Amino acid sequence: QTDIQFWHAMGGRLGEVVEEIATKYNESQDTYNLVPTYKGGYEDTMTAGIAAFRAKQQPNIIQIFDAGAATIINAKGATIPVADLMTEHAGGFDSADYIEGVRYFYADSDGKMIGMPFNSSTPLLYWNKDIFAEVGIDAPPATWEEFEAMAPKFKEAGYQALAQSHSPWIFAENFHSRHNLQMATANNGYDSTDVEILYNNDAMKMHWGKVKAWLDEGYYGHYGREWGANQDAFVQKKTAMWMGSSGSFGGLTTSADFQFGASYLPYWTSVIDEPKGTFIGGAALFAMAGKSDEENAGTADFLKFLTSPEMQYFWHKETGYVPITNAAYEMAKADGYYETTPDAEVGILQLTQPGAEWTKGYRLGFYVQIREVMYAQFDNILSGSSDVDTAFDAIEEEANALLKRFNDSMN
Ligand SMILES: O=P(O)(O)OC[C@H](O)CO
Repeated sequence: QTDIQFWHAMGGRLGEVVEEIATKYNESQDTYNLVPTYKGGYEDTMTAGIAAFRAKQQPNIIQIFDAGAATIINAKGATIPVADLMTEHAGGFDSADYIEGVRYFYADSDGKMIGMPFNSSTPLLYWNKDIFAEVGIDAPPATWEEFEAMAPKFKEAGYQALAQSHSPWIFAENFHSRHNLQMATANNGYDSTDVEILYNNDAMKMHWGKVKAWLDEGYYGHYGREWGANQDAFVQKKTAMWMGSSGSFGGLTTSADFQFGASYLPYWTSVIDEPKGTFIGGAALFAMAGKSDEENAGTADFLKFLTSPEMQYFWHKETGYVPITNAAYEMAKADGYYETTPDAEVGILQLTQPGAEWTKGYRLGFYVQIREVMYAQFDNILSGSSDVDTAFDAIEEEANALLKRFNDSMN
């Protein structure tokens, strides 16, 4: 058997499901042996992959998250585009098989898919139906204006209204997509690495001024930047709503001892009348270069297995990540999954809401570091050590310096 090394960033319940998929694959054939290895979070996995590539110790497959897409797609010679790999070793590849949102995010400027979408997500608003019933509200807010009107009721009943994980992803990138706002020059970075950030705009600053006001009023819970700490506040019923990934849906069904629902990302009617879809989140799998034909054939064989409708439907049901192929989505519908579990469809419905000029995604180098800049400045806003204008001036300056450095490294 030929070993195929697969480095991933799926911890907890997600990691268990990856192991189950590996077992199913290994039992389905006896030519290849898939070896999944958890390398820590998304940032750790990406760092480990870069170091391994430099040392010529790279795995066959590596999972890279949305924020790292520009880095790996621009890293010449680091990967084999999956479109080429599958054409050579797996009998062909048709990007039209994939849902529209994922086709563009991990493709090069000519539309060729470089990464294989795997765990595709979108931010959702989760709501505790028991707390909503207790305070006499029957539906989650569709807009931030509605949120502001209902927030005092939760406070009166002793709850925070909202906590939220991953501010850059939800309250910066997807804020722009949902409101159809441009987030960077050069077509959100798709047309060139010579690009500047456009986060320093009135809508974004208005929103962050509101978040700070909600915090001060006791409507918004801020449990630091840790994903889990904010999700835990929801599970522990401190907060009536939590914004996180559709990929948390499966985990919540086991950890929450209350009825919860999933809903669309709220939007400001003061910014847009008809909200747009969100960017695809999560990560893709990249086939690393420098491997033998035999191993590449194994990588292609596993990716074919993984993207089969059956495996995608299994992954979707177990985790909440959206089905990435049209066939898997159709299979879920035909199976009646969304009739028994309608909230499980909210993620893919949000992703397939009408697109517009600025909803396709972004391609920005050193974006992982730009997110770090945002985390720091958002903390400054929430702690009161910076006002919103000062924080966004700093984000603009530091992000543009990083983007310039990335562009210089390309030329
Ligand atoms: O938690 P995930 O996997 O849905 O990913 C969320 C973001 O896209 C990560 O950058």
